[in-house]
Amino acid sequence: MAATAALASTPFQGHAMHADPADIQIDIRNVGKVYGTKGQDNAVIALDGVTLKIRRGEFISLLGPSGCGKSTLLGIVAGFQAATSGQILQDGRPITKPGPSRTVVFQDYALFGWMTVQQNIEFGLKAKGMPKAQRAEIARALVATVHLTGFENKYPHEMSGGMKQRAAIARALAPDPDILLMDEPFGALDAQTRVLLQEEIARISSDAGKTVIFVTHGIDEAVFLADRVVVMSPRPGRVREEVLVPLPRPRTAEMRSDPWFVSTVNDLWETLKPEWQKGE
Ligand SMILES: Nc1ncnc2c1ncn2[C@@H]1O[C@H](COP(=O)(O)OP(=O)(O)OP(=O)(O)O)[C@@H](O)[C@H]1O
Repeated sequence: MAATAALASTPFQGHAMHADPADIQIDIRNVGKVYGTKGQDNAVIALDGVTLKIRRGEFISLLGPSGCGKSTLLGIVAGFQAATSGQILQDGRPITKPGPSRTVVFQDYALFGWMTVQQNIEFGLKAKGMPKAQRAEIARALVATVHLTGFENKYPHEMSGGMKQRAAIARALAPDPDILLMDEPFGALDAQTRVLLQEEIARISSDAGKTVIFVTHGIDEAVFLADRVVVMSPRPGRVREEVLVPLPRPRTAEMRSDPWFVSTVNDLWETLKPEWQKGE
């Protein structure tokens, strides 16, 4: 039987529902989002009844066709925008605004161009009033984690896309968030850099024990990284299917040729191809 067919039959909340409720870090409850005025011609129903429970330390890949509401959902988890209906709880409390326990990595790096790598990483810590020596120590450790040692004093325009994204990841990790939200972070990178950074984010997030929501169009990227791939339907976005990924950690390059990996990626592609074609 096709791998995803077998796994897709797992109820999408089943994985987390069997977890101790105290283990649920992000509880997305029947979330809907309408842009514009409901009922008006210009209204866009971006999300409709999204329900998802995410465990502490879980790596979720959010996969779906363009426009299905992935970034919208991530933005609501971040606290950048409000849901039109439903709610999202973090450790039992409603998310109403951005906070340092949830940081975001964007596709376009969003680094401050006038600051060096070190200054970018220290920015949030400085804003919190952390003493200079302490924030320099944290930045030094994070620069090493993302393999940018020696580039601390470079400005974003002096670095490649991959290096900028490493710096952006270090900056997002600096406040020691519980949750890392990544919105197609490797979308602008060449294929080789992308593969390298996939391996690194898998290592970094699991070493640091972060809960991650990773938005992507890339099926192989989604499967390679995740504990669970959440597949969304075309707009209005809903959770359509989930795939539990049984590959052990650390994730290594050889796993990409594992028969389960190959057949799961193929099955997901077969499932999603008609929607991708429509969205072209
Ligand atoms: N501020 C906004 N005002 C009106 N419509 C919006 C706004 N932001 C997003 N939308 C619409 O909501 C829908 C969902 O958008 P969203 O960016 O969340 O999807 P996505 O799955 O992340 O897309 P992509 O993969 O292309 O980035 C789309 O139809 C989009 O055009």
